Amino acid sequence: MVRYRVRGGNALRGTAFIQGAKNAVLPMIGAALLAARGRTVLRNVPIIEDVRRAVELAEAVGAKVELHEKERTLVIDASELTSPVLPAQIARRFRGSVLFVPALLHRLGEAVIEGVGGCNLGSRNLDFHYLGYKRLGAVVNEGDAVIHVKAAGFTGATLYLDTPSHTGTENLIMAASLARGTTVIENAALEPEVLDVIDMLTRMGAKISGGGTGFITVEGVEELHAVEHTVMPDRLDAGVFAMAAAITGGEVNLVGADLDHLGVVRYKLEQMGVEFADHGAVLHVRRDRPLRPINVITDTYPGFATDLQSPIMAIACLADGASYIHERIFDGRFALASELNKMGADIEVKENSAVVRGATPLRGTEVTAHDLRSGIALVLAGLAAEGETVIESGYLINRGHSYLAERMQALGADVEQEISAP
Ligand SMILES: CC(=O)N[C@H]1[C@@H](OP(=O)(O)OP(=O)(O)OC[C@H]2O[C@@H](n3ccc(=O)[nH]c3=O)[C@H](O)[C@@H]2O)O[C@H](CO)[C@@H](O)[C@@H]1O
Ligand SMILES: C=C(OP(=O)(O)O)C(=O)O
Repeated sequence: MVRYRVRGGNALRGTAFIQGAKNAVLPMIGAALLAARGRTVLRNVPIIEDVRRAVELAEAVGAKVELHEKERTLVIDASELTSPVLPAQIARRFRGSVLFVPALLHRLGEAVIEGVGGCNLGSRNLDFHYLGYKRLGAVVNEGDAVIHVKAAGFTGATLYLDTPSHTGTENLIMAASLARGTTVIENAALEPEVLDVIDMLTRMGAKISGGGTGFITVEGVEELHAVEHTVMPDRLDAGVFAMAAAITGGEVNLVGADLDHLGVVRYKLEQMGVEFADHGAVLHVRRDRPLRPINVITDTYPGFATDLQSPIMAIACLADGASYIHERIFDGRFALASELNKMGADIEVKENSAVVRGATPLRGTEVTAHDLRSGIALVLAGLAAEGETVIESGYLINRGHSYLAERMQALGADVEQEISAP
């Protein structure tokens, strides 16, 4: 059992190092399994629980994987994949397990999906993935518990996504990369992580054009080869550390953060009173004035990232006036509200909208992380609360943030991670 203990009141100051992106490294591990020869080297790998699960899953299908934690480097040898089964006990613990399917289909001709996990945010459908595989020539059998996909080689086709799914786009690009002929994917995702994955696949020998336009063309090739690739910085980790400065009225330097990757999040924080100064690869963030309330509508990139909706809700509690938050990506992403209300917030949720009436002082208490981002939002709330906030389960936070307590402590925060027997 992992829990975080946060004692509030310190304004954060100093330098934080932004980790590599969770949502880029997971598809890259899936992509590494497409290479039948050689070893893939991934650098700037975040040391998070999702990466540990991805390593276990890659080993379960037969890859040889070394995770060098100190060097933040993964070495993956996928020359012999032996099993098409994504076992439930690993696959159900993280969303990224779905990104192993294209490699299993190309390398073994089938994938047996015993489960797919990820944050519990309401409906998290995979129909665009399965429809895409079918249009490329696969047969999909959706049983009650297990999904079998079989493909004796893919043939290029025109595919579209009803909405620009992040992992859906990555999976269909990977499936199309080794298909016979040309595939066109319409309404593809624009997220920077998708572009980083395209960059890696391109260096592996894939022929992909149109990344970042929403309209991607993939010319299938015969084989992909192992490469070395450095994972891009995690814009969500950067957003969280910027918000930690914002909620405590602090001033931090974020090494490796890319202001452009924050999209609309940057402008919303500026409206709240946060200042950003871009010094090349170091982003300076400070807040030295009262917080103003905000209206947020989540959207796909470059809109306001849904994964930063929970953290900004925590800040909104301290803004003077009513903030309005509308969640458009997931239909169940407001579990945080009742936890913040336990800390003294005044948040009302109606369907996919929330009104946060501030400013309400926050008090530390025992609260529950219902998912990764509500967990980190509670850490932020704890940094600004009076007294001690205890957050369980810390595992969910560790799914996406590496060395959180250490990095927060380096900024002067009183944050500890406790591990105890369950
Ligand atoms: C590992 C990873 O990269 N996770 C990210 C990814 O999740 P993920 O790729 O799962 O998110 P999607 O973009 O696919 O899902 C967004 C919405 O589209 C719907 N949908 C999606 C696919 C599909 O086949 N059918 C369907 O209806 C989902 O139910 C959801 O409501 O993007 C999310 C949205 O930015 C982020 O919150 C997650 O951090
Ligand atoms: C929703 C998230 O992750 P996942 O898709 O891995 O569940 C997240 O990172 O906030």
